[in-house]
Amino acid sequence: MHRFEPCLNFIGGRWQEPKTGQYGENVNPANGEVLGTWARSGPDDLDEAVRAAREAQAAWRLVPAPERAKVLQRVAQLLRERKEELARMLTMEMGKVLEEARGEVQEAIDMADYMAGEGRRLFGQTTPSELPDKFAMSVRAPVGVVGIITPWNFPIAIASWKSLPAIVAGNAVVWKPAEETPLLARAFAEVYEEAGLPAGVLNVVFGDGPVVGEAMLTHPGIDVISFTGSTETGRHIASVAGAHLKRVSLEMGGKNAITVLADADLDLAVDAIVWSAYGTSGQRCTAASRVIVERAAEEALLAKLLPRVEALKVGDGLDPAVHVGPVIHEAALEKIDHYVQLGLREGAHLLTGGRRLSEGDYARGFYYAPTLFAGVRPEMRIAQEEIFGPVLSVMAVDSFEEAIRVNNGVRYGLSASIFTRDVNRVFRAMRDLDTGIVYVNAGTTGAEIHLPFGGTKATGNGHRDSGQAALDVFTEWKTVYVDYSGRLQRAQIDNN
Ligand SMILES: NC(=O)c1ccc[n+]([C@@H]2O[C@H](COP(=O)([O-])OP(=O)(O)OC[C@H]3O[C@@H](n4cnc5c(N)ncnc54)[C@H](O)[C@@H]3O)[C@@H](O)[C@H]2O)c1
Ligand SMILES: O=C[C@H](O)CS(=O)(=O)O
Repeated sequence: MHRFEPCLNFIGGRWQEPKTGQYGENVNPANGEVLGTWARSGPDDLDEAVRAAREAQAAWRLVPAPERAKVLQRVAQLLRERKEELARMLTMEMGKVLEEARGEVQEAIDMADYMAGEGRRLFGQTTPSELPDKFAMSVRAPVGVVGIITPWNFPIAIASWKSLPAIVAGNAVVWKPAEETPLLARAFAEVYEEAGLPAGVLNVVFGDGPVVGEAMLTHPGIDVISFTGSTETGRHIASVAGAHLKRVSLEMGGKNAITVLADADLDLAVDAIVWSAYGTSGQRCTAASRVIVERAAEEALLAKLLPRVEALKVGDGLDPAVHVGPVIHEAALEKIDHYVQLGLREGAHLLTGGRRLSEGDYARGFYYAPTLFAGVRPEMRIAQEEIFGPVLSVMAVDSFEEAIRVNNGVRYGLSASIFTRDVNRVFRAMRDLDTGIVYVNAGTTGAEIHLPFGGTKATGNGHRDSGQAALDVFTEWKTVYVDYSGRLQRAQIDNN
């Protein structure tokens, strides 16, 4: 059994006990063991972190961006050196299998490399002026103090997507990580510290969402809220922080589908479906929880898919033979089982799974059997609502047009995928799938960090993480006119 030191707050460059004196427990979902504790902070801890951030930002914004980028280069290097240690820790506290945990740490490394490059770009625009002897340009300016609120399913990748662009752009950060994954948050803060980030530029305040997170939404010292999590929490954040005129960037839930047309390479499609639906135990925002198949291919697809699902080995993600780890906690298990029972009542055909795993080694962890439903209709709740577990619903349709309608007929719009060999339908799908991300002949997961990441409808509010688009969340456009004519010139006077 591995026991870690308590996760303390990181404020103004110092590791501090919470002023509340209270701590929460960090539980390994694979076996129920307590890995350690985390500071259960209150609003006073947040106040101190925001003060430290404001003070630090006043100096940090004046550091040339290429110099700021050097810190990010060191962050990338330190993450590289600690990759295996961080990946193992991630598997222990979050549950995903080690191979995926390594992939997640690599995402943070890639993001650090990419955003370090931004230190030498942060491109603005220059454009001709209407008037002679006048120069016109726009530059990116930091916004100030950024409040970051993150979920447990990608505890370092998503934090890297938000903190790295914010910091390279000259902001300071106050970060409230998810209650379930404090170890990765502490480790990431340690990396920033060791990389030489000045005290106060990154502050971490552990705590409950409804306490510390909630206090961030109205705190006058925080200018931007960048949030990833459920649509329910995101909607609340938008209404509260929006009323305080904060910029609010939201990345929320999904109900992603893989469409398989009758001409598709079915083996390739099945590989993608298995990985997208059951990888990370279905707990990715981009996980495929629906398959939309042209009726002519339904029987052949299910014949290939079912044995692959039945062959998935469930267990502790540290075991290299395991494909599917535990889900995050008891409440998640209950939610998954609730939806499975609902699916049965709605008349879906359960082909495999559909139950908690609790015998033998499973008894102490939170395990659910990979579950496959066929005969699902688009209006059923299992085909409409985010379950966030290893549950996949297969629906048959009669045409490409119907497939697009079914794909788009949910309230979310994060990721969609289509398998076909017909180039015309590929381009129509690229145009008509109403999601922020579209894959062709690939599963619904596998985002690359140099492209925008986010979704439409109830998945987002128009902002994007990742890529250059992320800089729009963390910068203000400042437009500058320099008149070097030596006389008063006036634009917008009609001289014609
Ligand atoms: N679109 C994306 O990029 C993306 C990526 C990963 C996860 N997600 C979504 O995240 C969800 C799973 O994560 P979760 O269960 O941690 O989500 P969640 O909404 O329960 O929690 C996310 C974060 O919000 C905090 N929070 C909770 N209540 C709050 C409040 N009142 N004020 C401020 N902060 C509060 C939590 O403490 C946590 O840090 C799923 O819906 C998934 O689809 C989306
Ligand atoms: O960090 C989040 C995930 O990597 C996104 S994806 O599931 O790989 O697309």
